[in-house]
Amino acid sequence: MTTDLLTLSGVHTHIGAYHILHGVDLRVPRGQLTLLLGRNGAGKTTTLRTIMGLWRASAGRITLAGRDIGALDTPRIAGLGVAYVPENMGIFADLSVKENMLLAARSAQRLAQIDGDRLQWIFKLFPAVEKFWNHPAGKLSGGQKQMLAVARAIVEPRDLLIVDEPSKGLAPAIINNMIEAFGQLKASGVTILLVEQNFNFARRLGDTVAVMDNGRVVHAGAMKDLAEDEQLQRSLLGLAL
Ligand SMILES: Nc1ncnc2c1ncn2[C@@H]1O[C@H](COP(=O)(O)OP(=O)(O)OP(=O)(O)O)[C@@H](O)[C@H]1O
Repeated sequence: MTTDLLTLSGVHTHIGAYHILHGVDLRVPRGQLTLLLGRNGAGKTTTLRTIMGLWRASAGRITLAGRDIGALDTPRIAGLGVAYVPENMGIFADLSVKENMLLAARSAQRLAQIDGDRLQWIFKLFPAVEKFWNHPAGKLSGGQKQMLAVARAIVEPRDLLIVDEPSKGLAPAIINNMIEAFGQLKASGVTILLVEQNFNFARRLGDTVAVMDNGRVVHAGAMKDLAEDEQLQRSLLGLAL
């Protein structure tokens, strides 16, 4: 039986005067890769930000490994082993790739303090990180920046990796690298939650899928079932396909 690492039940989020999430129910099974899909403006990014405590849920419950995290602030949530890569990736363009990695390792002030085996593993997953180690991160291509952003998120061991639109703006060859890397990350035991617009990317990666519309999850199940049902895809994702 799979257990859920992360759950949201009846989560509402208001941003100022706007009521954005209208009772989100979401389950992220441990050890699986879960995709959060949906049209533009459906509430996917708001859901991720609410999980991370960047927006406060106005109602509902969020649990991580059975513990209620709804009242915790973002550093506490990160401290429980959750890494979040936002859509803008949070990279420091003027700093080198190496400095970006060092800053991401909370305890490391010097390279020697980053776990060497882990770094070699990250270099294998994302060769561009090693290749451009001493280059300014701002000079990397879009795909290389995305790889660096994920590499930063896993510089220390994590239980849950949350990434907002990892395929955005990437060329097909880079998307294949990304799929390979996420597959290996999952195999290493990390639970992954991705927001995606690109259904072809999503279907190749996802074990589980949740589709949002209008601030709610309107469909949840196995990715395989959605991938095989074109009519359901059309009705849930419409023109996003
Ligand atoms: N800071 C904000 N202030 C007001 N409204 C916001 C804010 N952020 C998001 N919204 C609104 O909340 C709704 C959900 O936005 P959200 O970014 O969560 O959607 P999304 O599913 O991630 O869409 P996209 O794929 O376009 O990023 C949208 O209608 C958006 O305009």
